[in-house]
Amino acid sequence: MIIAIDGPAASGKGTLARRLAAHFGLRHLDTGLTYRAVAAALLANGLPLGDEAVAVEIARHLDLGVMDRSVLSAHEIGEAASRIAVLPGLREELVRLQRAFAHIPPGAVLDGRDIGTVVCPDAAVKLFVTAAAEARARRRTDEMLANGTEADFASVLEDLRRRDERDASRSVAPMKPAADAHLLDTTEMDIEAAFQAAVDIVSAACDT
Ligand SMILES: Nc1ncnc2c1ncn2[C@@H]1O[C@H](COP(=O)(O)OP(=O)(O)O)[C@@H](O)[C@H]1O
Ligand SMILES: Nc1ccn([C@@H]2O[C@H](COP(=O)(O)OP(=O)(O)O)[C@@H](O)[C@H]2O)c(=O)n1
Repeated sequence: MIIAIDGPAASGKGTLARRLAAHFGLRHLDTGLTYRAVAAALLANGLPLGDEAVAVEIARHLDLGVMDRSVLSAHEIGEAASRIAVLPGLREELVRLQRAFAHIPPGAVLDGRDIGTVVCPDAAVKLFVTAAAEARARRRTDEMLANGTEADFASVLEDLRRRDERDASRSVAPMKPAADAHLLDTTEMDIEAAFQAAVDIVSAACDT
């Protein structure tokens, strides 16, 4: 079984994807990390973010098993990831890796921006997780402060809005709900409530 979870930055899709994977005995892939890993390699080597051939070459050697969110969570890496995510050739290469991961039995939960629309349009269940921009910025700010990173709510909010706008308006695989996605707005839900709502959606979809 494949569960596709998409949504804007800091909506809680990764938290839900991890918990759903544990609950249903599936593997989990945070596809945002694949874009972040390529962006981090470009930044670390002082390479231009617009060089598609280099980005594709880095993607070809990507090892999904060694991507570490604690290393890749840096704010500037997220920003750079969203800039390189407009490159069609890079997306093609990463989508190939993501699909291969998804189709290994017994299946997987993938979270990102284009899972339900492009990577796994055949997923058994699709969720599009949203929350008000202010709620998402609050969550991301609290997360950064808890990790010992400096964070200012107003600039986190501005950055999230800019990144969402870029992700939603790019011509290749823009962030958008699949036509058959279930929308889950978690603005007024804590993590537990959002998880229960997601389990209910998945269970209902699998019963039909
Ligand atoms: N429903 C929720 N209520 C409050 N905080 C949440 C909720 N869902 C996730 N979080 C917290 O918000 C932050 C971002 O969540 P995350 O799952 O990483 O989002 P995404 O994968 O969409 O970027 C994390 O610190 C997480 O613990
Ligand atoms: N399936 C995906 C996943 C991420 N991305 C890009 O990668 C960036 C970082 O994704 P992420 O999921 O790690 O970001 P957060 O929501 O965790 O902040 C996004 O802003 C997108 O530009 C994408 O284009 N497609």
